Amino acid sequence: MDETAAASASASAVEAGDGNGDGDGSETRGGDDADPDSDPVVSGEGVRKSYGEVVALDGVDVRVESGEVFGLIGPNGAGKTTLVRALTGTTEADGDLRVFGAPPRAVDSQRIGLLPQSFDPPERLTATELVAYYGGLYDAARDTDSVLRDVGMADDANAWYETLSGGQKRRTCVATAIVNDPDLLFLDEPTTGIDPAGRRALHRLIERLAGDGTTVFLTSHAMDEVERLADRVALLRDGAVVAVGPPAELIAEHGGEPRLEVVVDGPAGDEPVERVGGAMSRDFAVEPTADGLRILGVRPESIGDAVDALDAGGIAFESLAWSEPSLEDVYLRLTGEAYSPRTGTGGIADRAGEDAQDGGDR
Ligand SMILES: Nc1ncnc2c1ncn2[C@@H]1O[C@H](COP(=O)(O)OP(=O)(O)OP(=O)(O)O)[C@@H](O)[C@H]1O
Repeated sequence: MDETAAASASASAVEAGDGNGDGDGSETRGGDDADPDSDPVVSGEGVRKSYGEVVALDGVDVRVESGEVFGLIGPNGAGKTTLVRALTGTTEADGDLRVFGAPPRAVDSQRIGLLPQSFDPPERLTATELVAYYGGLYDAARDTDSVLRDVGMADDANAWYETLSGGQKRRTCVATAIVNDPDLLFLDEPTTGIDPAGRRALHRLIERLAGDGTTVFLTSHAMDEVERLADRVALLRDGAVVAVGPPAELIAEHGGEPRLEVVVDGPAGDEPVERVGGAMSRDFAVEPTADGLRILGVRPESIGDAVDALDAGGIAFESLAWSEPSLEDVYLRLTGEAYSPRTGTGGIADRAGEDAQDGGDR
């Protein structure tokens, strides 16, 4: 069954159930006002799922509070979509899964919005017809035009789905996920294929929905997007959560050092790295990049020392760019995809390795 059919099947299965799913509709909305002792909107304990020999989820624990934007990140094949499918009842999984306190398939579908990762709606429908069709699945749906305006599709509302660009198709699919004004919205890679302006518009929409109290469960490979939007982030690796927390905390714990990126005027490689490493008077580490090198541990006040080391090492450079660590660094470190510095005195390589190892306990 493809994702579209699965999503519809889930909606049908839910509608065929008792409809109240133990959720009494009294959950509070709004992250700031959320009571930390109240029941989570989403909870999973020891969630496991295998496809034959492939273990997609290997004992995942997850908890999402009312009004949160919860980000789920991880490499291809880590299990993100499988977790979304388990929590939306579009696939069976072992473990204790609860959404609004009920098993996923018993939750009132009116309360859940789902944008699956792959979504192939009928092509010979206009965007308006498609959103109206999905709206028709619910007792109370939003006005189609206003939903299409929300996703920036008002101007192309009467174009056939098959004639839309990839980004316009994705926006239309987002519209189908919010047409029921859900309390809990699952967005599985919502901005894939959407251009920068469209991404920004979608970010603003997610922020607005969250501001109005919608709980959002977001998976994405765009780390800037997750860092901006998510109140908390979980990093999934090989079917297990290896780190979870607010982006700022994860960055502080795992993001590494602020760094100076140096584009060298001449060949990159080990030689400039070794020359700079040898000229260091401070506890900086140096690692190679495609077009130069990166000096780790450089704070704004010590940029001058780093430049002195470049000069002392005889390195001519085209540009310097200083940056703080980001969620992308957390991702690269905890998935083991970060560069390891080869020279320098800071011992960053060891610390990165420890982080990646320790991550399994968090
Ligand atoms: N229907 C399926 N049948 C067999 N194996 C599957 C199926 N769905 C997922 N898998 C496998 O389960 C593992 C987790 O896949 P999943 O799609 O959940 O990962 P993901 O983190 O969402 O990846 P991506 O970032 O590429 O979307 C992968 O090894 C994948 O090949």
